[in-house]
Amino acid sequence: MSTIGKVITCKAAVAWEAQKPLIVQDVQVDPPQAGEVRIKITHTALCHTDSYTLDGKDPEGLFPCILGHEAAGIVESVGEGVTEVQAGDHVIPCYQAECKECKFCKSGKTNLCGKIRSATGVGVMFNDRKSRFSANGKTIYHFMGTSTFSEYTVVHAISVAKVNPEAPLDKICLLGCGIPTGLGAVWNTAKVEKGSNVAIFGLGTVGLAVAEGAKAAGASRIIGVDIDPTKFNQAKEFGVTEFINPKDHKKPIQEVIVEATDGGVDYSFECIGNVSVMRSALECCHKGWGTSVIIGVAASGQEISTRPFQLVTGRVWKGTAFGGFKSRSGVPELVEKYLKKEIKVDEYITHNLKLSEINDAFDLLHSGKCLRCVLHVSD
Ligand SMILES: NC(=O)C1=CN([C@@H]2O[C@H](COP(=O)(O)OP(=O)(O)OC[C@H]3O[C@@H](n4cnc5c(N)ncnc54)[C@H](O)[C@@H]3O)[C@@H](O)[C@H]2O)C=CC1
Ligand SMILES: N[C@@H](CCC(=O)N[C@@H](CSC=O)C(=O)NCC(=O)O)C(=O)O
Ligand SMILES: [Zn+2]
Ligand SMILES: [Zn+2]
Repeated sequence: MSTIGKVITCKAAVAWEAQKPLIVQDVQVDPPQAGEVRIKITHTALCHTDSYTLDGKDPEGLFPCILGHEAAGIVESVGEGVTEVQAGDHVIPCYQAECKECKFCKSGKTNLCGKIRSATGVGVMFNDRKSRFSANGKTIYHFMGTSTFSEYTVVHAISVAKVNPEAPLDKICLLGCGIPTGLGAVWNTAKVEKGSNVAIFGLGTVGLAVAEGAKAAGASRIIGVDIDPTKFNQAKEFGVTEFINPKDHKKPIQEVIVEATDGGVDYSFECIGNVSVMRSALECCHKGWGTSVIIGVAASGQEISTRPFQLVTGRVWKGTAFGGFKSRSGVPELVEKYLKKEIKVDEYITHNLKLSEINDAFDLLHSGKCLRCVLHVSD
């Protein structure tokens, strides 16, 4: 029986309150309105940003909500005026939209899109500023415009990347966030050149994707910095050439790196979300040209600081969202690269569970033993 135009009742993991386990329960998902797409989510992974919001650290965090933003699925139905995707298409929902019309999209200077951001930041859809999710009549907010911890979700059409149906959805779901972020931070934001020295702070999925991107860009030295030494062996496989554990040194870690690299690295990347490490990452850069890219998401109220002299003397401080990739155009290209074995994806998947086991997946994420856990939602 067709579900087109009807409310769908399905399972979703609802975050009713910050710092509480998710409840996997029935929710009602409204049909897509004009400019919207309803997607059957087949697979979703967990990212540390989901955990950050669930922990109550996100100033934009709203409850109750359906978290999740690293996923893949199949279009169930489309709303009025949607022509770029149709029922049956394989897609990756993107938390950064690409309308191709707004001031941001047309600028050529950024991958950020301004069209629907005011709605996605407050958990609603742009069309009527309302949510498409509810549970027994109670509204449940969207998250990051994606809400993929659900068997069905509704997203804006300008946030949907149509991908090659040959690609396995249980793998390419990872191309919705962490891997593109790390690769793109190197290729699009820093633009690392052959022969560069690079330092990576934090060797989780994002940091390892930075290493993979830096290796592909021809970096000479790729220094991995982590307080967990169990990360080091695995990191070698992604391109890290040497390791530093700040706990093994009495000096500030930036001094250790500056001494080890004849004045500092050409590029550094903060992949943790720790504002004190962000300072170290900037200050380990070479005078005159070293560039540091902030990737990690810091908690509400946290601020970065350094001596302005660090910037006066030529270091550059930058940040990146989704690695600077324009979502709808960039994600299908990354899927093709994966199919041609030009980028890793399978190697980042350390665990597979079901949607009903989502709280165990969060525990794994916090254990430090998990890169990405893929939840099999409906396959
Ligand atoms: N800007 C963006 O577009 C995106 C940002 N993120 C953010 O990137 C960050 C990293 O994400 P994941 O790799 O998934 O996280 P993760 O938690 O898997 O990795 C963090 C790593 O940092 C290490 N670490 C923790 N404290 C440290 C310290 N003081 N010094 C050195 N190492 C330390 C941990 O041992 C771990 O290996 C998170 O803040 C996440 O929210 C994630 C995706 C996109
Ligand atoms: N909501 C937070 C900031 C969260 C944040 O920085 N998100 C990143 C993506 S993290 C993915 O895992 C991002 O791309 N931000 C750009 C955006 O448009 O949201 C806060 O308010 O501080
Ligand atoms: Zn993420
Ligand atoms: Zn736009």
